[in-house]
Amino acid sequence: MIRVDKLSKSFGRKVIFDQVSFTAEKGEITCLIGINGVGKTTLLKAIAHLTPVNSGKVTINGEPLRAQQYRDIVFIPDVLPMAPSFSIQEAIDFMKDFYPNWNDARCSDLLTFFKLDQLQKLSHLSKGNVAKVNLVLGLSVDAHYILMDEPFSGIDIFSREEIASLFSSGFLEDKGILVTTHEIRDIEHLIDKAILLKDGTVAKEFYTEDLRFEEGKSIEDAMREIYVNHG
Ligand SMILES: Nc1ncnc2c1ncn2[C@@H]1O[C@H](COP(=O)(O)OP(=O)(O)OP(=O)(O)O)[C@@H](O)[C@H]1O
Repeated sequence: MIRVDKLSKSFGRKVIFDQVSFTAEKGEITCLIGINGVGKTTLLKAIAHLTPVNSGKVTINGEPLRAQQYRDIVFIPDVLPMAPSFSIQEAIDFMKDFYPNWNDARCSDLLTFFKLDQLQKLSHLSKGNVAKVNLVLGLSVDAHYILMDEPFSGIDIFSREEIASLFSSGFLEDKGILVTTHEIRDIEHLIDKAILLKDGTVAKEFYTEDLRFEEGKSIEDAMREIYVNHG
């Protein structure tokens, strides 16, 4: 389990989030939701120790993240973290050098799943294929927890469907997924837990099944209550 415990972060005098706490379980898909600029990317980066925090802590299975545990957690950004002159294969080779737990067979299966050509240059990829390459790179690391930032951002419906199908495929089985998305409809039926962020805090946290059965509401209904009806 990833436990985020009273995490606070400011850029200069601007508070991005304040005393945010929640958990993300292994084998579940947890979705971080919030309007533009609420701090979703910053929070994912803070959990992955890619940006410092002001206070609070993150633990994995009860232990603070140590160097070894970086292998247990992978951050998949929504932009290409590599030189655009690289081919997909060169990007793969680059990543392999960093991760001792790189899984070649999984990488090759993912390339087939997304029908990607390893020889293509990153600079020639469409936005949808950039997202798919990022997912191939992240999911080829044998990590227990995957942090995905906006995997559907700015992508056409067909690529979104392909990426959404990944969520119900064996590739993510048993992993703990923490994902941010504005395209909630693409994966609403697959999300186990939703965390709605507002004004730097957790405004609502729920299991989607509980919300459906107990209140007869969808995630979108909850979002409307938090972000629209209450200003
Ligand atoms: N390096 C930085 N320095 C200063 N401010 C930053 C930095 N990175 C992000 N911010 C600010 O922090 C706030 C949160 O940004 P963040 O990208 O985490 O939000 P987000 O919820 O992911 O937004 P979006 O939905 O648009 O992707 C924004 O106001 C942003 O301008």
